[in-house]
Amino acid sequence: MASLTLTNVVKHYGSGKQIVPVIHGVNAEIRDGEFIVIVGPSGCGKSTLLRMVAGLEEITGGTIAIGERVVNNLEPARRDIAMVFQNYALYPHMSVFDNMAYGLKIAKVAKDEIKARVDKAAKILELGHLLERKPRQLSGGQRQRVAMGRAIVRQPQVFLFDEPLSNLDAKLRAQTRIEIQKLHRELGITSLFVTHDQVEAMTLAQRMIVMNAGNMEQFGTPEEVYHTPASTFVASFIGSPPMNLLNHAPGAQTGTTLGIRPEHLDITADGGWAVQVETVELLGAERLVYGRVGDEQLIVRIEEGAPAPQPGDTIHVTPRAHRLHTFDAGTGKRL
Ligand SMILES: Nc1ncnc2c1ncn2[C@@H]1O[C@H](COP(=O)(O)OP(=O)(O)OP(=O)(O)O)[C@@H](O)[C@H]1O
Repeated sequence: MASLTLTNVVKHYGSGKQIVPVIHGVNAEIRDGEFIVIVGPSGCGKSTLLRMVAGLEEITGGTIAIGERVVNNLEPARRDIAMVFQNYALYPHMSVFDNMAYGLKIAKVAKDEIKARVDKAAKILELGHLLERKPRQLSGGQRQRVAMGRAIVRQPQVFLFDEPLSNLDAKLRAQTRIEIQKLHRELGITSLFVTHDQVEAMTLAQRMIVMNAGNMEQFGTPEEVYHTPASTFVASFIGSPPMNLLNHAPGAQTGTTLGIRPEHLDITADGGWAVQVETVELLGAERLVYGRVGDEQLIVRIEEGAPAPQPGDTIHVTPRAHRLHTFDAGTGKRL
């Protein structure tokens, strides 16, 4: 196990006039044994960052260190990492056992040591009864567990996960999330997990890196990111539905953007902000009210049992004062 330190990491693709800058200088100190999620929209550079740690992409500038070792110029096989991919990348003609054992055979690990490690990983992942099967005889979730098993047996210093759950259906994703958490509790291996799904990020991360267009917008615990988003980008990316952002909120200072989450608005008999209701969505235990304050959109979450407004109604809402966020309207940064 080891820490992972990114110092001013920069990535440009291409060369000459065709240079495409994609990572603009990322700094992050990841502690030994931490589970870190990198989250951000498509194209923000999260896979590129992960692939640079893995050694699958060259690093244009800065340094990446695993423990005390700078690995910038080390080939992937010598970095002591194991990567789990979205598409499993299993060998179709090999059994589950052989898929898990393959990397160790190549590394010339002794046969009985291989068997011991594969059996242990299979036990942790509940794959013991499937070791003789071929990948095509497994469900998607089982295949992903084999891919994780193959990473575990290598006993790496760092685990890298590249959207490993995105091929699974919603129920299986939720289950596999819990398995990954359990695995991390048992093994305590430093992990970097890439996803574009903020729910996955919030539930899995000990700390999360929120990326936007090649920049690290925030690095913090899920609580910090939810309660004190560093920018309007983070505020609107984390949380579902996203935080309301108002540039002309009643009583707000000019030049500022006011943020309030839909769950932090209370419906009151009068006073507060007058909201023209446009649509009401029922989501099982709660309702989302979509409306307008002046010319700006506002979403209000109301709990089960509260009277539901109708489209065309005017309701009054009061933001909880300690839940209000203020951002610079120009830069989007938290004030
Ligand atoms: N080989 C390449 N040459 C030029 N540009 C590239 C290359 N690979 C990736 N890019 C660009 O780098 C940016 C970051 O890509 P990357 O795959 O890291 O994003 P991502 O956040 O992982 O997105 P996604 O969630 O869609 O996989 C994108 O704008 C992409 O178009």
